[in-house]
Amino acid sequence: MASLLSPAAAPVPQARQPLWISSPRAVPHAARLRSGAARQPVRCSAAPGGFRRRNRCWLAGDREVGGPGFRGAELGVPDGAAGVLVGAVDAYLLAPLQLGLDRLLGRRNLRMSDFVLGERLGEGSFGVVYYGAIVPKDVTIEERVGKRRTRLEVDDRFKEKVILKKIKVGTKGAEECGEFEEWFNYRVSRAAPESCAEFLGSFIADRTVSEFTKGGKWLVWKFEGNRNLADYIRDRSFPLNLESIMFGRVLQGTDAIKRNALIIKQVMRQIITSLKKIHDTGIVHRDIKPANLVVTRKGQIKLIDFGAATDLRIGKNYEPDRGLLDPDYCPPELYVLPEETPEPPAEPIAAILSPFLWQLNSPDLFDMYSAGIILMQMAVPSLRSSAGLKNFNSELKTFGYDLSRWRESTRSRPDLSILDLDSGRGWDLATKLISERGNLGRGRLTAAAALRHPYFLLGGDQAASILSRLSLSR
Ligand SMILES: Nc1ncnc2c1ncn2[C@@H]1O[C@H](COP(=O)(O)OP(=O)(O)OP(=O)(O)O)[C@@H](O)[C@H]1O
Repeated sequence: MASLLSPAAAPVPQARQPLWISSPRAVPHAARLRSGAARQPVRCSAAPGGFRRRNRCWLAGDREVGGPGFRGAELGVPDGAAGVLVGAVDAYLLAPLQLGLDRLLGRRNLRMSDFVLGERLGEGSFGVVYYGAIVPKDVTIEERVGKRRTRLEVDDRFKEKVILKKIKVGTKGAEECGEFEEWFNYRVSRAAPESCAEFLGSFIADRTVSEFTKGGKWLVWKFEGNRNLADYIRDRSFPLNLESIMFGRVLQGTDAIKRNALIIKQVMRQIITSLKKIHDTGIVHRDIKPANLVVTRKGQIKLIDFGAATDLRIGKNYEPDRGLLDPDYCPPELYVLPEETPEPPAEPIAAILSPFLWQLNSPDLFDMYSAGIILMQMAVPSLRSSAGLKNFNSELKTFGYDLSRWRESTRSRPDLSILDLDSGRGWDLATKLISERGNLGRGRLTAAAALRHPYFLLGGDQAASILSRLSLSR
């Protein structure tokens, strides 16, 4: 146990499956990503073995990150630790209970013939995502599977819209990734149902027809909204294109920059609130980015794509050398836990020890860095394009992930006026999310501490949101 809790003293692990920690073989990939060589989301595969250099990245940058209006002691305080223990109750008690109940109510008995496919929305490394619908009971079987309906949106027989993800057949690692994604979706549907897209379950295709391959696995979610945050950010009218769904007409009359700032604050509040909920139960998403945040018709922001997530209570999916890392949003340390942490013991023991590991390493700060990048991207117009963001990231790396140094020295003349409002509270928050890990791997705000930051304390966005709901209910 001593070696488990003391990363420095821990032996370098051999690559075995599953790993609770990253394998030393992953370091060349870490170096490659840090050097900016990887420009696309990368699934790191193992490099030739024997590479034993310690990745000290998580210990680097022991700077004082405190700033005006904020208590330094709150930086990196591991609020999630108690919740991680509660998470163990979920895994060993609630999960089997849910399984039993779902089976009793027939909720997990999805079949291929329950759905009709619409257009293809995207393709990741391991899955292809389609728009689809639940086939009502009164629709004849011939009209169901095999018929691809590209105009589902306008066909009013299909009211219950869904998202279907086909797990690729024959792609190495795809099946395993699909299993993890399913596991995490059940898990978050218990831990933080309102923060994530509603998961309906999975089915195995029972024949080969159209997009279906016999034996292939499909995951199904409720369709939560037409656009994700990346779609909104790409639009020239951002953030005003979110104003009506978030606040109705309430903000009209307020000056333009304040309107923009309130919308961005509301988006950030929702993202960080959802992160707090999943972190409280031991889950780190590891792929927080605008494309993985769906905006619902009611202006709620829901997390999707738990394919790269990890649950530190039991080491679930903790194989960082194969982790999906988007270089535009992932933090400099790249991996959730330092590489010296040994592999997990048996599940129940890991669950008991995980609060200590959480205390030591604050792995949740991985997601908080990504949240900081999203804040910068939303608030600074020149960072909304993919080229602008890449340039920002490469400058940031040059300045040692120190946002203040970036501000002093960047040649890009960014417009930081939204962040500078209210005595620079937004800017102060950004500097406390985007940084290297400090002493003992801390040095960034946890989700709970971020929500207590003065940026969120002036709750103009909340007041506007309440007013908007009141005026709608009249
Ligand atoms: N529940 C949902 N409601 C509405 N839209 C969704 C939902 N789930 C996914 N989408 C849309 O589909 C897109 C792709 O989804 P997702 O990110 O899960 O798959 P992917 O990244 O292509 O696959 P992979 O898991 O292999 O990375 C999202 O960016 C989003 O726009």
